[in-house]
Amino acid sequence: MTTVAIFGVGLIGGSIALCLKGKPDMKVIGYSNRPSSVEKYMQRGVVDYATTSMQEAAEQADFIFLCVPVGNLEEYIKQLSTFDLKPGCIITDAGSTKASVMECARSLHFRNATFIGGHPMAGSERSGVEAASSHLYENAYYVLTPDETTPDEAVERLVELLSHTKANIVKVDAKAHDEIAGAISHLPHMIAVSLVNQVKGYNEHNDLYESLAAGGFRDITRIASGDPIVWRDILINNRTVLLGLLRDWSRETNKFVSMLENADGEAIEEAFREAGQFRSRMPERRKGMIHSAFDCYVDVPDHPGIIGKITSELGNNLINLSNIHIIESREDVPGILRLSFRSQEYLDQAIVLLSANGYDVHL
Ligand SMILES: NC(=O)C1=CN([C@@H]2O[C@H](COP(=O)(O)OP(=O)(O)OC[C@H]3O[C@@H](n4cnc5c(N)ncnc54)[C@H](O)[C@@H]3O)[C@@H](O)[C@H]2O)C=CC1
Ligand SMILES: O=C(O)C(=O)Cc1ccc(O)cc1
Repeated sequence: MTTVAIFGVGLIGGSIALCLKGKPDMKVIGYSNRPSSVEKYMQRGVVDYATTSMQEAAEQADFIFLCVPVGNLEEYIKQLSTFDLKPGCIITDAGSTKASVMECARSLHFRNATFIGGHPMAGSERSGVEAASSHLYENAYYVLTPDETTPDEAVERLVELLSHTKANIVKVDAKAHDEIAGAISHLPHMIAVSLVNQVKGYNEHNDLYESLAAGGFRDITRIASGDPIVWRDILINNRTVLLGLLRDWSRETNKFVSMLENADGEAIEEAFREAGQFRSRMPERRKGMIHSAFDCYVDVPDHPGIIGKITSELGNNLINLSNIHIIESREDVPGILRLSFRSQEYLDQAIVLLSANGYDVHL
């Protein structure tokens, strides 16, 4: 029997639990400091057992996943170092930053256990166990940050357990991880939040901003809806890297300032050409850190029952919708439905099905 304890069964911990629960000889235990959360984990069937006793969960575990906000990781690692853990126990985390947690674990002496930093590089702007999914990590990258002192055998055992997530495991140096994650995830989150708040300011004087901002603006700022506590902790933890990135960002935006001041059309063209070329090298279907929205738009006449018909057609073909939104529906004006799916596969299948049934589907 392999026992896995998950501390913090939210979006990330809950998704790991769902990948493992029900596998042969596997027991998944959830820990929360809140009794109401423990009840919820059990009710939703995400874990086999849940408890508010950290020690009880930790001391029977072969693997411990710390899936709490980054700001709480160190206190948990320190607590774990005082317990009588099972010999060979592997402790890992799911935090979005890796250097400080690796440093903390290195400074402690676990008698029987090994710490290996981890970061499943997939997620969403949603949070809580309600948003957990057993498919979250499929084909995504899952970073591990062992260092020169980490026994290979421990890394191999963790990799074997993580095969249940169907993620691609990659080993990266913790400091390099924080620089890369800073540029491709943390900086974009700050940019999305700033952009939304800039427009929010204009909207206070004219609410047409909000009305006209739907569609593309909403898509590119989706990540601005991330959990405030989770993101507070990530940004503060990685602040040294992020301050450098913000300075570079400011240099990038200043290039636009001078291009506009000088009405330098050639430079604008070149900036778009250069960005387009680099962007086209990024594989489209791979699951990246910031996931694409698996959305399509369907023009629908304003017939009663049309939405039910579309959702039943999808359901009958086992295509799972994750969200549905009516963008416009007025008499004599075709409505637009935005359909969201959890994966590119579901989206592709929906496009084929709905197009074959005569709907006008666009991306
Ligand atoms: N949100 C995302 O897309 C991703 C997040 N991460 C990382 O995963 C970790 C968890 O994030 P999410 O699952 O998104 O957050 P979440 O808010 O969905 O889940 C966090 C869980 O931890 C519990 N929790 C909070 N403080 C706690 C404490 N002091 N003691 C015990 N439990 C506590 C919460 O009740 C909740 O169940 C964070 O470290 C985050 O940086 C990693 C990859 C993606
Ligand atoms: O919503 C998205 O696409 C994300 O960016 C999710 C995400 C958030 C935090 C991470 O450390 C990794 C991925």
